[in-house]
Amino acid sequence: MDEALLRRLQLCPDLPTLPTVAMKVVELGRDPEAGVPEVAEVVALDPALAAKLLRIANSPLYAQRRKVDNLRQALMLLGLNSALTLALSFSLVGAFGAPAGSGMDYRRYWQRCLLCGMASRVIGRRAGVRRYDDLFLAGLLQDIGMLVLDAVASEAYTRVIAWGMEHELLIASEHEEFNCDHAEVGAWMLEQWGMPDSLVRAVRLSHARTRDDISGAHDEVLGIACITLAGWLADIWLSDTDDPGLTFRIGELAQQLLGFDAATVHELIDEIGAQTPEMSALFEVELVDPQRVRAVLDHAREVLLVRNLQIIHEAAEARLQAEQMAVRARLLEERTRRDGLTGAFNRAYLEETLAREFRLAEDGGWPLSVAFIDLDYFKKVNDTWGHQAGDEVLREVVNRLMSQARYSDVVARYGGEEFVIVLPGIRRDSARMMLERLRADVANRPINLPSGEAINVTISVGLATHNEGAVYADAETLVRNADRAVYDAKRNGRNRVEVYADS
Ligand SMILES: Nc1nc2c(ncn2[C@@H]2O[C@H](COP(=O)(O)OP(=O)(O)OP(=O)(O)O)[C@@H](O)[C@H]2O)c(=O)[nH]1
Repeated sequence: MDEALLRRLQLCPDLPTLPTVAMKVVELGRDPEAGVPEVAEVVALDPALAAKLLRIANSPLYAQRRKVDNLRQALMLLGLNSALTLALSFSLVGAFGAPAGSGMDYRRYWQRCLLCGMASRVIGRRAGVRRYDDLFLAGLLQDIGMLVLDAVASEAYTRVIAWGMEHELLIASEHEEFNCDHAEVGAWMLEQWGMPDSLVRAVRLSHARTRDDISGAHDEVLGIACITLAGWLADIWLSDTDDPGLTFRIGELAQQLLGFDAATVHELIDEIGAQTPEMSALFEVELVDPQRVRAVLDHAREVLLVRNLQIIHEAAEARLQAEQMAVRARLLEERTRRDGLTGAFNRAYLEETLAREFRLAEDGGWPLSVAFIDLDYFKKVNDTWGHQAGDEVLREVVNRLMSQARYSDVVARYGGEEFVIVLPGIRRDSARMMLERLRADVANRPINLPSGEAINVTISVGLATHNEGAVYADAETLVRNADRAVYDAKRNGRNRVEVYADS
């Protein structure tokens, strides 16, 4: 803590002091020998306190099956530790009045403290904290530093509060004014009061934002995470208007600190809302306007559950759209490579592929076969059956070429009724066999036209292979030689495969 502030605190005559009963309760808490009779004796000094303990032991919050009608039974049923915690809480709430010149709203302050205490206990039980009842006091006292700062420097603290009671803002302006925040000051005050170390630590760390900010044993870390979240939840109940930003932030923090999902946070808010009337009566502090309970719950449901689903839905939509756009982009790119009529690759893509495969074959020293395919007497098909029938024949021939080719082979339309197949890494003999199969497939199966007629067509095929016997200068020469072999096929009677004969 800042040295100057510490000195000021040490010298301040007006620091909040513990009420007598509270001091005795703290002492009892430290005494391992203290049992029910000793605690009952202290509590009995304050009849109002005794009545409250009896009432709480019979309240649904501590759900007992039996009716409890004397203080000793109440202490036993609550458990000594919880009873001490509650006794302390009862004697503290409202015990410190506003100093002269204070600008702080003390009623609101205690409302928030009580809500924090309740929320800490509710969250702690849900999170599986073993002694979750103890969290009530830690939650209740987490902002005690605000009272201390207000007592020691009312004027400055009034300036701080003028910025607003919204907690994040408050912490930031405290740092500006005092070089520390009320969590540190509160922890110091609790130390002076002789409160247990665990409580001091919980208050000191109550402004943690993630689990990593909190160190300690598992149960302690869990407890502090609950108290931290409780502070935020208390604000939901106190703000006059529904702030979706705050509710959303709570959802995020609950996830980060305790791994709670939106539905769990909503249930917690519901549970806190249900407990407020009982707590208001016990502590004689009106916590929340009953009408507001419904409104807060409805708002939380909308933000945490409905909007959460909406966001998940929107994210899924966005992902789907991105995927669809990527698919569309791929399709468009593919389309720029394809021939519109037949679906074979177009001439531009063929040139590109030939140049690339020729280079790769050069580098790798493997064969590159190229087949040139020309439909026989195609003019006659057009003349006899019409241009549309001719188109259909071209499409069907390409289908057959593609179904015979392998995935790595490129079937392209060279122009008109001429096609080229690039066969990377395929030796001449294998290429010839494959082309022979292809030729037979076209020749042996008539092509059915949509009109119902069937046409017999044949193809003439020329093959040239680079890096096998012959080595060609470039891809153009390779294609030209395959084309020359087609001439041979035509000359030799069509419906044939001819291999370019090297001189
Ligand atoms: N239906 C249709 N016909 C086309 C297309 N492109 C070119 N052709 C026709 O294909 C025919 C090619 O005829 P030719 O070059 O004389 O050769 P052929 O009749 O196949 O005779 P050979 O090659 O000697 O067996 C022409 O009639 C062109 O009009 C096209 O996209 N669709």
